[in-house]
Amino acid sequence: MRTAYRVETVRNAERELMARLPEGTLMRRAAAGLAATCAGLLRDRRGRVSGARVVLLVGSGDNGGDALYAGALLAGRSARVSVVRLAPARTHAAGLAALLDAGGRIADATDTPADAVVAGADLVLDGITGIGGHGGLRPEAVPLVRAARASGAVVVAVDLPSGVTADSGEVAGEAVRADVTVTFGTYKPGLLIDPAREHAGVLRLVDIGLGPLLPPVPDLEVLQHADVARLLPEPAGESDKYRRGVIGIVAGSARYPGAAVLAVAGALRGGAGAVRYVGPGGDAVIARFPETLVHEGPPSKAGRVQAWAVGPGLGDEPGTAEPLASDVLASDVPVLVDADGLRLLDAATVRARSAPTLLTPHAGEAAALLGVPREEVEAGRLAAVRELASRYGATVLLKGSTTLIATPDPTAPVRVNPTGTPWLATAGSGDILSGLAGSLLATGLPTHDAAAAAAYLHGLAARLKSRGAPVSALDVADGLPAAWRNVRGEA
Ligand SMILES: NC(=O)C1=CN([C@@H]2O[C@H](COP(=O)(O)OP(=O)(O)OC[C@H]3O[C@@H](n4cnc5c(N)ncnc54)[C@H](OP(=O)(O)O)[C@@H]3O)[C@@H](O)[C@H]2O)[C@@H](O)CC1
Ligand SMILES: Nc1ncnc2c1ncn2[C@@H]1O[C@H](COP(=O)(O)OP(=O)(O)O)[C@@H](O)[C@H]1O
Ligand SMILES: [K+]
Repeated sequence: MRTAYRVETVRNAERELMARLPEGTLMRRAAAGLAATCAGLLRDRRGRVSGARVVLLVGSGDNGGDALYAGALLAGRSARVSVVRLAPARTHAAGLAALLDAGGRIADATDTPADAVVAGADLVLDGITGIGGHGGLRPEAVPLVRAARASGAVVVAVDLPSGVTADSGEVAGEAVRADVTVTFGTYKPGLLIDPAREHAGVLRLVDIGLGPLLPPVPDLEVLQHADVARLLPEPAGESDKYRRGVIGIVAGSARYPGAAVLAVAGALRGGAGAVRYVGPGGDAVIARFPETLVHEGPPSKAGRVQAWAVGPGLGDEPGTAEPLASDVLASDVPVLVDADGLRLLDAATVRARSAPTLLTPHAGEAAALLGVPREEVEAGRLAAVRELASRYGATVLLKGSTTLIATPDPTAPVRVNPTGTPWLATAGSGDILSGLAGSLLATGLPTHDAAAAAAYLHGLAARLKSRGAPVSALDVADGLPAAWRNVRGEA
């Protein structure tokens, strides 16, 4: 499992660790890891470090100090290192002295155009701000950062791409776009959540000894194969279809019969022993998946299920989606609500339920539930998913470029799905996810585990099927068994 901690926690742990170590130890550790990564990148690019041209962009804090010490180590290996100081009077003094001692030189951009400063660089190191930064890049840094990007040099961010918000992944204004980010001690939320994540490029974590001083519960967690493998249900010898769990799907309409087929397609690959379908799409469902148990409704009369998934393709005709969602929400089993089921969803009804609820909005649906513009959700995904979970007393899976999962417990970590791919942005792929997550719920997984495992398998299935080419929603469903095997380490 990968974990991320917010700045205040990182600073507390750093303070405690620093008090136990000789002064400067942490920065030396950070700089050594940073220099090693840069040396590797330079060797990849030109075969050797010696003679490589490295430009350091250095701000007024310790982030600049890291860059300067790493620059000194590279200069010690005969790289040609120059430093551009963004606040000359406030530059890390000991770091600058170390760089100059090792043969580096000052190349401030005051009289030189930004593109001339970075011209010919093999690598630009962004040490403008790290965890102490606030707001986007300041105006004096913007031309340098743009020129670095345009120069063709490898851009390496120190700890975080400067200009992104470490705690949330928000980007207020301009920010560095790095090829690689070398971060210290632990990941920070901003490195894992869009839009900031997009700015970070490939992530490298340098161990500076912080681990034992970080609290056991992180702010974010990112499941890996082994974590998901532990969650996946497996039928036991004495299992029958009912013991494996029955999922009820309420989806589709005369206008969108395909949504019923897609949600059932996901549900059939999610581990439940049987899929019941309730709604007007029964004929289409049976034509494609004859193994489905089909009912005309209402859901409460369709027979026992261990979980419901309601919403995909129910349509927006007044009086259609809402009564179906209400009927399902009145049940005493876990319920997943998606798409049209989310419209007019009443927080008090969800909060009053005796069984858990999982909401799976995309940014537009989340925005409607929160009463804010969609852009606000996309810019601040972490705040949005936490707020929804708290308001509805439900687990919320917020879909999109970064899929996040929050529970109503504000002290519990938010989960970030690492397997997504933009190829998933295809009509109907969310319906597959609903069926899949509902099916995992029916097998008895807690809501946040069902949500996390479903998002993980869904993204992985899309990747395995896509391999760089477009995929359809049904392709994603077809890829689920392979994703499942892949997670469990089977061929
Ligand atoms: N602590 C440790 O043990 C270790 C810390 N380590 C390293 O230290 C970093 C944290 O260093 P830090 O606390 O000095 O803050 P830092 O990120 O350099 O930025 C703050 C400075 O920038 C300025 N500034 C703010 N916003 C700005 C903006 N938008 N645009 C431009 N300038 C802006 C702000 O000044 P202001 O002008 O706001 O007064 C202030 O001077 C951390 O990320 C890691 O790299 C590692 O060595 C491991 C051990
Ligand atoms: N840019 C993206 N990167 C990764 N995944 C994405 C992106 N855009 C959408 N997705 C994923 O694709 C799926 C789309 O679901 P949804 O928005 O409900 O679409 P639909 O209603 O057409 O089924 C979700 O799993 C979402 O996380
Ligand atoms: K930085």
